[in-house]
Amino acid sequence: MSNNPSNIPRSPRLSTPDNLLQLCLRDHYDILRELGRGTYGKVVLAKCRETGTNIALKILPKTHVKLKEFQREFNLSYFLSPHTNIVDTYNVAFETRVSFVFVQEFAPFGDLFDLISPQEGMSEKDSKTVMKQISSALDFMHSKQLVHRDIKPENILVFEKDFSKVKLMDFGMSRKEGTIVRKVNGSIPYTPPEICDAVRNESISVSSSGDMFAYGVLLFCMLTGNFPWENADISDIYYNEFIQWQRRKTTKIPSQWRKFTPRLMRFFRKALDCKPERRCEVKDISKYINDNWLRQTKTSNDSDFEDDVTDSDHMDKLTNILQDHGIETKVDKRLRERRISEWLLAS
Ligand SMILES: Nc1ncnc2c1ncn2[C@@H]1O[C@H](COP(=O)(O)OP(=O)(O)OP(=O)(O)O)[C@@H](O)[C@H]1O
Repeated sequence: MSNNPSNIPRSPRLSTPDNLLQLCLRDHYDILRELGRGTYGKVVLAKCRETGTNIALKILPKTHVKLKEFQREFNLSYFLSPHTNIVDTYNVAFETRVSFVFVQEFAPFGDLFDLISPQEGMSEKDSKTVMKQISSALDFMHSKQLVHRDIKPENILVFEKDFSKVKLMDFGMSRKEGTIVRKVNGSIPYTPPEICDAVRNESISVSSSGDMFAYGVLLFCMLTGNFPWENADISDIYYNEFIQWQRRKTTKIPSQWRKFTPRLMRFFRKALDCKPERRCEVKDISKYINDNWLRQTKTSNDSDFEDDVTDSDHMDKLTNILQDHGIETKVDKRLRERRISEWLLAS
């Protein structure tokens, strides 16, 4: 870390994380607007006075982020930048009196979360376009023994309106495969069950299978505009329902998964396995990319909602028939209302 005692104006481009200059933000950048806020820091759109380009500044307050943590996030982001589907981080980092700052390319269409219509989701075509690119970015990370650990739509930036260019970002939680970390945060729908199960401060070994689970949940969110569950915990009725099907305890597919084809359900069964070691790999999505993912029309044939064994539960059959005729059951109505409030709370 170094100050600039001689008062000679210095370019932020001379400052790197190993040689951190103390600069005044407004001497070098025109701050245009705030792009987003995270748990600790914020990201702003700024114009660099020296080059005239619009860039994104990630600003992390020293009160919450240690120099070592800042350097780790910056170094990882910079190291991963060469991949087409990972946000470009420039070799520019500096400190102000109160914050650490680094510079990234600006994404004109913001993050993916804002582009997923609540309760509707995105089209199958757009979802496939996004999933292919994120799979490539994650496969690149995993091949370098790195685990992202925070896969969610808020961490995917959109550079083209038709989603032909999206990039993964936010490597603040990323760690080497096998690193032992302690559980500190609560769970969100993307958190894998093995981490939901851990108690606060419990030691956890970082694994790419955690990214696989979050990637599966991400796909569900993109295609439906809903979360599949609140927590991947057996006490969550939606997760419990799914896991009963996933473990083949029942052949009946839970209602919120019925818009997907058997082929896509095969992928979900592997991606969202409760045992991390049994999950498939992110790159396996390529085996499913040319299949239909969404059922074309509603069917009145109950067996279409089952795997391969006939379920003789008459109540379930009745529920399916009602759904086929567009009649919402009480359970479904409650489920839908709950999903809506969850989605609103999250946005
Ligand atoms: N390069 C960028 N271009 C456009 N918008 C951006 C860019 N970087 C970040 N954002 C916006 O700012 C938000 C917060 O960014 P980011 O996730 O990096 O912050 P964070 O403090 O690490 O958040 P978290 O608490 O999720 O770790 C993003 O969700 C996105 O909407």
